[in-house]
Formats: sequence, structure tokens, C-alpha cells
Amino acid sequence: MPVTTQKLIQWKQAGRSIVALTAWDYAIARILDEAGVDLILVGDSLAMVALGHATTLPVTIDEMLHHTAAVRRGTKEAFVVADLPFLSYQESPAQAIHSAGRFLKEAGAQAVKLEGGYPAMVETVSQLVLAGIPVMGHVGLTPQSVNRLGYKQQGRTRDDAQRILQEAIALDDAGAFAIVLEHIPTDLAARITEKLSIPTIGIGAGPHCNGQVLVTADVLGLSAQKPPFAKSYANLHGIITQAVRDFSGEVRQHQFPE
Ligand SMILES: Nc1nc(=O)c2c([nH]1)NC[C@@H]1CN(c3ccc(C(=O)N[C@@H](CCC(=O)O)C(=O)O)cc3)CN21
Ligand SMILES: CC(C)C(=O)C(=O)O
Ligand SMILES: [Mg+2]
Repeated sequence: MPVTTQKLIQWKQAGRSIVALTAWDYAIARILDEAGVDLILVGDSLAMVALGHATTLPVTIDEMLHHTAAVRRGTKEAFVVADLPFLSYQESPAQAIHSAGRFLKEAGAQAVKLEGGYPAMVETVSQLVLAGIPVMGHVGLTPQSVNRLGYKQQGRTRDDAQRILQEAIALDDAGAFAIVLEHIPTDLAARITEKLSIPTIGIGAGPHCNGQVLVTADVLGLSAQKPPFAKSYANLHGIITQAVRDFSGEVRQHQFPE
């Protein structure tokens, strides 16, 4: 049975951890879905891991739609969330509804994720939800703000921690179905997780969240650089290199094809 927002919220109450990973194409999505991942995020990190950009900022709506449609074609059971790219939703709630609508109508996404919990973004989330679009929030380190924040851990000072907690509560009240907590201290993530009615999905936020997400390229050992909080469970870079060398050797030795 396909995953729904209602199930994700129920799982928080039941203490069942949510497993989330990113995907950027059909092949990866199919593997994640068949392996039983609960939620697949078409993260704008694909700008870096699939397109070679230095940050997530350059990726466009049309590029994200193209990748989201491919991921959706590879997914049967997992819940597919599309990351709204930089400046496709920050201008106004109307812009956000227009952009998010394209992900649902043209690419088959089941929800969108957007960054930030400041008052104008909370208003945008509430309008998206009223329009029938499920929204996943994202607070703490928000990579679309790299030019203002860098990639350092957020919520280290008492004031900053208090602000992030209030943002998370406001997003919950606005009707978000889940929230990503990125690169914040473990104890702050635990406090937020305890306060919210919706599941928290952590990345670099410690073990007390209701679920965990990582960038699949990091998990598979396929990314050029990974953050300090990511963990690799395989070395695909090495496996692919060896396969390519084996093929090259056989071609040059006239061993393939036989
Ligand atoms: N492959 C990949 N994995 C990710 O998790 C990821 C991306 N790309 N791209 C978008 C963002 C960027 N992320 C990052 C990237 C770097 C650090 C990092 O290196 N942090 C260090 C140094 C911070 C600094 O520059 O001062 C740290 O110690 O916190 C953290 C998160 C997480 N996201
Ligand atoms: C890692 C997650 C939360 C993300 O926003 C992305 O991959 O773009
Ligand atoms: Mg993202």
C-alpha cells in the first residue's frame, strides 16, 4: 500500500522511524522504492550531485520537473516529495502555489518541500495547504541561504535555538505534514520532535528525530564531497571505476565481445 501523509503522521505516534532518501532519476528511484524506502525526496541537492553545480541555487523549475517526473515513474509505494528550487516560491504565496502546482500536475509529485519558517514563509505554507498541496517544511541549515549562512551548524546560541523551535511550531500550526531538521544540535532536534504533532526528519540533527534523510549519492559513495554528518554504506565510485576498467581492458585486449 502506498505511503500517505496520514501514515507518516501516524508512524510518529507509533514510534516507527521514517526512512527517507533523495533520488534524481528513474533508476535510483526504482531501487529505493523496491528496497522499501518510505519517502523519496527529489532534493535540489541534485544540482550538486547530478548536475555538477557548486551550490543548489542554479537549478531551475524545469530541470527539477524533469527529474521529478523520472523519479515518479520509478516509484510505486514511496511518497514522492519535490524540493521547490531557489526563488520559485519566495516571492509570494501566489508564486509558490503556481510552482508547487506544476510539480503535482506536470511531474506527479505528491507533495513539495520548501525552506524557511519565518512569518512570510509560514503564510505561504498555510496557503499551499489550503489549496490542497501537502507541504514539508525545512528549518535549521537551509542550503538555499548558503550565501547568508554558509553550511555551518545552526541553532548553537540560545536565541537561535529558540527561533528555530518557534519556526518549527509555526510550520506545524500552518499545516505542514512533516519537517526536515538540518544540521542542528541533537538536543534542539529532540526538543522540537517532542513539541510537534508532525514527524521530524533529521539530517545532521541527531538520533531523536522521527525519521532520517540523507542524500543518496553520499549513502552510496557516489558524491564528490559529503557533509560531516553523512555516512556512506557503499563505495559505488570504486565499484563503477573497477567495472569501467574491466570493460576497457577487455576491449583493448580484444576479449570483448567474444
Ligand atoms: N552531497 C550532498 N550532501 C548533502 O547532505 C547536501 C548537499 N550535497 N548539498 C546541499 C546541502 C549542503 N549540505 C552541507 C554541505 C556541507 C556541510 C559542511 O561541510 N559543514 C561543515 C563546514 C561548515 C562551514 O563551511 O563552516 C561543518 O562542520 O558543519 C554541511 C552541509 C547538506 N546538503
Ligand atoms: C537533504 C535534503 C533535506 C534536501 O533538501 C536535498 O537533498 O536537497
Ligand atoms: Mg534541498
